Amino acid sequence: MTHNLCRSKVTHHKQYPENTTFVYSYFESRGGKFPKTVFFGLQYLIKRWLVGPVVTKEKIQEAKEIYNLHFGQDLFNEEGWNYILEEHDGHLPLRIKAVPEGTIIPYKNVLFTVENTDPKCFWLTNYFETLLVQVWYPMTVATNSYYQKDLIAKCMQETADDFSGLSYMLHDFGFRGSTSVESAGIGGAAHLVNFEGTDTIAALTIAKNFYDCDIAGYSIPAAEHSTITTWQKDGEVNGFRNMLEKFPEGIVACVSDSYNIWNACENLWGEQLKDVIIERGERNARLVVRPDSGNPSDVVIKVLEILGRKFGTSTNSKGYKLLPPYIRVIQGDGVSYETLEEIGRNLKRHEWSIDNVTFGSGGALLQKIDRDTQKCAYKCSSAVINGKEVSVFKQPITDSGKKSKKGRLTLELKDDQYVTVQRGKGDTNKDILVTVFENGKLLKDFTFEEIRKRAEIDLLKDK
Ligand SMILES: O=C1OCCC/C1=C\Nc1ccccc1
Repeated sequence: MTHNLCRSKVTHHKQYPENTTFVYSYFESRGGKFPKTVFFGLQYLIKRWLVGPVVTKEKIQEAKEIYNLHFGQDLFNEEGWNYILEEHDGHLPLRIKAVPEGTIIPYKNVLFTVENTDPKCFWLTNYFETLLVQVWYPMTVATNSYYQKDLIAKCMQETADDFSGLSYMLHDFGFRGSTSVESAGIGGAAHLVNFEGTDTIAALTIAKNFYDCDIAGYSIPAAEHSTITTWQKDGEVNGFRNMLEKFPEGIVACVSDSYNIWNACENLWGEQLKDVIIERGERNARLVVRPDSGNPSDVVIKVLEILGRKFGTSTNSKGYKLLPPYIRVIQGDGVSYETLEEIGRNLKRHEWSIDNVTFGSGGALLQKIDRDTQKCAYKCSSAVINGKEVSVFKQPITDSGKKSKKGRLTLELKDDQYVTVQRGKGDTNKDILVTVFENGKLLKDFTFEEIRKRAEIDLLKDK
């Protein structure tokens, strides 16, 4: 309970009407940057924080001490927590119903509901808002990553032979820019719902421990500035040559903008090391040149033009230029949903297939989002007071967009559209929400594999 160090929550048990025995709340995206949301990450929160006998004597004591110091008076609901410890053996008397992880849902639809299963624990439903709303982060990373996948797929549809490289087109560079190892793991796992390329190792642990996935992402040997610049400016070509010699097989990436990316492409890769690069091609080995500065869409084109002149190009089935298979480009600087759009347009304009390029994204992928990006909110919509169930809602005259839903909710499909039925008028047999948690037990354990399938982009949809 101490993870909800949010001041206000601790006193809420005193604020509900007398004889409140049931509080029912729901979570939704009210809209925002993207019209749909890829729902992901609730299972991590449930397994990490809610499953099992999470309420213990020690934790109650610790919380009581902290809150008494924090408020300077005894406001902590010790009786309420002791009740859970004694009556439920420390298990949380809550029911959580959620849309299956990986589902893609238009905004303003219910994504999960929370209700107390013991009438004495009405105050518990919204106690866990603070923790459960943190699902905004993995959900928004998964969504932002999904829309970049859709964007790249559209560009592949027009300029690439097929979609075979799609799952490696956007690589996670975001570990260092994350706020913590834990958030890097959570956000990194969310990106891997849509892709398979990552350098955020923490994500592999989350996918393995919370989503039953042995290995959720892959990477390749790649240089960084220090492993090139330690060869000194005049020795840059030696650093490049060393990369090719130390990694003779497979794919190797080499950051090439330490001094002069144009010179690196023209004279180092394009002349001094040209034969080694071509010879590697005979072993299906590949060099990936990484620019890392300048305006992304201009630099990508200029690097392709130089490498195209040096190594030649072919024309693919869509009529776009393609470098030989042994050399490609990765753009890992300044990549976001917005800049990808521009890079894609520029590639087409200069008749280059997007198959020549892969992308890396860091801050924009894991960090440049917040709870408002998709306007995530958790609101009470129903309660039982004096034995009578009543609808509950807010409808601020100062922002109609913040209006909340009423009564018990179901999520149903009507004519292939998701619809949230309110006021308990839904058909629980058609409810897409499934009970994932109840009284301390996880009832649904989604695997990464099925989540990836559910979140697949529709490759055939009008690209
Ligand atoms: O160049 C590359 O090729 C593909 C493999 C990854 C990679 C670079 N990784 C990276 C990670 C964190 C910050 C910057 C780069």
